[in-house]
Amino acid sequence: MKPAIDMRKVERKLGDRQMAFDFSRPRGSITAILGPSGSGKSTLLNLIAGFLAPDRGQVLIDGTDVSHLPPGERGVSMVFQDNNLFAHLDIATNIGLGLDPALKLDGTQKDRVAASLERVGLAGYEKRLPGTLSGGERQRVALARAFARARPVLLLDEPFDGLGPGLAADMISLMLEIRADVDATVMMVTHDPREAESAADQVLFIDQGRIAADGPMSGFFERSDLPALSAYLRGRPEA
Ligand SMILES: Nc1ncnc2c1ncn2[C@@H]1O[C@H](COP(=O)(O)OP(=O)(O)OP(=O)(O)O)[C@@H](O)[C@H]1O
Repeated sequence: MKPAIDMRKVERKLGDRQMAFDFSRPRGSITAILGPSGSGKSTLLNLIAGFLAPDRGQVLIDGTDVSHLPPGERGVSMVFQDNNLFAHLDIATNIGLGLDPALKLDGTQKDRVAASLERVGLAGYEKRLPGTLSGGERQRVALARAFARARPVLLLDEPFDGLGPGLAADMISLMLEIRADVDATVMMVTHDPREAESAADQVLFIDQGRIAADGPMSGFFERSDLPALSAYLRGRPEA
């Protein structure tokens, strides 16, 4: 079977940081992306989503080279750290735009908007503006939008940050449910080892713009052969 995500010798320079990614992921897998601040985790997601173009190499999704396609045509949903809701549009419209940019929603799509809000515990919030919600509630709206779109690839950039442990665990369960519904392939950036272990089956550890480790989640934090991982877990840059 073709990999769901296939990054073939992708290179991209940002500022003076040269980044290089080469890996693939099977459909239905959940990968935690770990690594120090500034190592290139968000850049990796942006390259898959199409918000950044590679200088070299190819990005394949389900076997199709999408390197030159805009984000909306890649079959990818991304939830950002700052959840990027439109401040002047109500919650239902923000989610509806994810389903149809022209907002001509049919009955089924409207039901999906309402159902996704219910799933994240925000039933009845349809007419509220983002500014009237707490940070955690806005984050849940962003998740609801990604869930409602049900795209085959779901990219999450620290999506559960600031939700508190209970709610973050609820949102992880929800993410696992959604993934099972559509057999989605998930890649999530997180700084929380427990979150990574509870959600992911695989890991990519990024260090200085490169993949320092690519393997199963299970046992990853016990590895002693990766100096960059030890430094990361101690919370200090590598000497
Ligand atoms: N537009 C840009 N111009 C120049 N440099 C950039 C740009 N965007 C990112 N960088 C640099 O590229 C590197 C990787 O950034 P990236 O946001 O991918 O890191 P990250 O691992 O997601 O970090 P964090 O955990 O802090 O969010 C950083 O050194 C950053 O300063």
